[in-house]
Amino acid sequence: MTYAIEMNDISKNFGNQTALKKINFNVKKGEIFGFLGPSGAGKTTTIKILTGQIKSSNGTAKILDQDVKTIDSHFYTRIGIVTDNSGVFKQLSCYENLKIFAQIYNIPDARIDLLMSRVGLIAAKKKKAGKLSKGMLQRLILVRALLHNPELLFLDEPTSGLDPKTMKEIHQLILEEKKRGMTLFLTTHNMHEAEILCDQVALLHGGEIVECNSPQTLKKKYYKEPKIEITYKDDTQKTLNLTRENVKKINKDILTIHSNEPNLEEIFLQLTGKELN
Ligand SMILES: Nc1ncnc2c1ncn2[C@@H]1O[C@H](COP(=O)(O)OP(=O)(O)OP(=O)(O)O)[C@@H](O)[C@H]1O
Repeated sequence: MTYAIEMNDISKNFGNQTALKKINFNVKKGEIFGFLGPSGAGKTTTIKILTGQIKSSNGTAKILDQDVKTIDSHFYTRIGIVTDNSGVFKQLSCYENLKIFAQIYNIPDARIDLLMSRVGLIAAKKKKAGKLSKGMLQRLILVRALLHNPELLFLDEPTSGLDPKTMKEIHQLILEEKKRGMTLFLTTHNMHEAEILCDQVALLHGGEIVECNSPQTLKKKYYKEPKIEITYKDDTQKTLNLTRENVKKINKDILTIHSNEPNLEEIFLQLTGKELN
């Protein structure tokens, strides 16, 4: 098996509304694939189709070589899903929440402790899930999805609304799981997140993929003549093309110079005319 995910011409209509139009992409085993788009672009619908929660209107899709239309309960032992906090028992402690899932999968208690320690949740072991902060709740949901060590993990906006420190820690965890061989599919509208985590990204707009490639390739493809921003000591600023002539003009009054490379955010804007947020 080369690919963990194969999407061929997948479309999805909700009544008259088309949520996805002929989506095609493959995700190699062991890579982190980012699905990027603004609200309503079709990210969650894609995850739902790929995890067998809803059926596509047209096209075929496979995860781990299995047609998504034939996914059964046994197959869920091979994948993990991190979506919203539904399914968390608010009156139960973090540990009790995890224990329920551990029992379903026959997972030893030691693994619960190990994962809780890894995500910095061990001190909150006895705390009721309903009393957790958003970041702590997200860690709990992540641990739950990782308990059975899935081959393929789906993360729907895993860091949305989290503070920068928690976000960084979750990024670290995602990269560690990739190192252990897991394939990860994540949706986000945070382009910076996609740039630092993903091997491949698909840019989704209005249910269509407008680009699909590695962040580096996209940056090269949409590379424009480099510009330099110059700030003078008197606080005035200038943006110039980075040419020999312009560099010659630069004199010792300059305080800082840095080049402007396009980021995924700008590429998305260039392609769709829309901002991500
Ligand atoms: N069950 C449903 N019934 C009708 N329309 C739906 C349903 N689920 C999704 N849609 C529509 O399909 C489109 C894509 O929705 P989806 O939730 O996949 O977007 P998204 O990219 O995940 O957005 P967000 O970032 O806000 O979660 C939206 O226009 C949405 O209103």
